[in-house]
Amino acid sequence: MAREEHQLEGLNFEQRHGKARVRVARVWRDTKSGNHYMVEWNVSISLLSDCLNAYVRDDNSDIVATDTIKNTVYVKAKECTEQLSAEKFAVLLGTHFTSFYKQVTAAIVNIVEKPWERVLIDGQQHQHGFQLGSERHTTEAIVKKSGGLQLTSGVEALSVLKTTQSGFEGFVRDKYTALPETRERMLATEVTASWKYSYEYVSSIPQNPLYFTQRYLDVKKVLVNTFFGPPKGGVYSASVQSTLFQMAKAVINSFPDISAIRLKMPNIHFLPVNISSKDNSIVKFNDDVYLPTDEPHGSIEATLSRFWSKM
Ligand SMILES: O=c1[nH]c(=O)c2[nH]c(=O)[nH]c2[nH]1
Repeated sequence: MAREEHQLEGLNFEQRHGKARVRVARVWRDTKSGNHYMVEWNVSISLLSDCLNAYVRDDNSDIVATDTIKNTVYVKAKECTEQLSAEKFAVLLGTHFTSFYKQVTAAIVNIVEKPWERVLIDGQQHQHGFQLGSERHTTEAIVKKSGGLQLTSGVEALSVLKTTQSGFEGFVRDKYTALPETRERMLATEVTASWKYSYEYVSSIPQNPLYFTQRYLDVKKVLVNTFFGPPKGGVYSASVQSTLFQMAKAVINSFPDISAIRLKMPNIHFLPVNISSKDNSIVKFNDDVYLPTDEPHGSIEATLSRFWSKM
């Protein structure tokens, strides 16, 4: 992790500043085809810079104002005359701040992309109409003055559910255990994933401006396909843990430039409904009627990395 650490009167001091949640939308118009392309980004930037005097001497002469940081997002968006991925834009911003300001040693840029998707009207792609999807594309670029790079991408709020082919058996049973073993239950989760790319320098990332957009779509596809299995019959899940591991492994095996992946997969419970009065059963559960819940939920997370990589 990039750090700016100082010894102050025998104490350690670390600081950073920036602007969080800068919202920008960028539209690109292809005048030939009439098609419009757009993205909406929520950008957060932290600068690591030597501006200790602002903290201890009321001297702001080294501070890049957070208002300036915000303005820069719009200037750079304007300058991007061709479509590009959130990752490329994050790297571009990080490179700007670390090369334009001598006191800035590293920039941490986070972007969350809003899932605007081109609308289909009677199966035909609309030229300039978009509707909001569900899961969000995220990225973080940490750019050092040297051109060193740590690039991660991810997905948030990817909600998936299957109505069968899931069970949970053989777990610890003791005097606190009430959960029955089962080979038939619902499996629902909201996947949060982040994966690290192996590119270590700004200069070594692929040139194609939409490379990481395509990677995002491909990683999502591998995660979803592994979760569900084939359309006919699916695939059995012995636990959220087992499915999580298979999803992580499938991503690592499919993409040579991904060196690590972290997955968070809460187990969102659908409880069997059984209702009875004192005398008789009113609703008897037969793998049909469930009580959907969102809390409490099981919390299951893990990171899978190649030997030489850390998340
Ligand atoms: O897939 C599961 N993993 C668990 O760790 C767990 N714990 C639990 O109560 N149900 C489940 N299901």
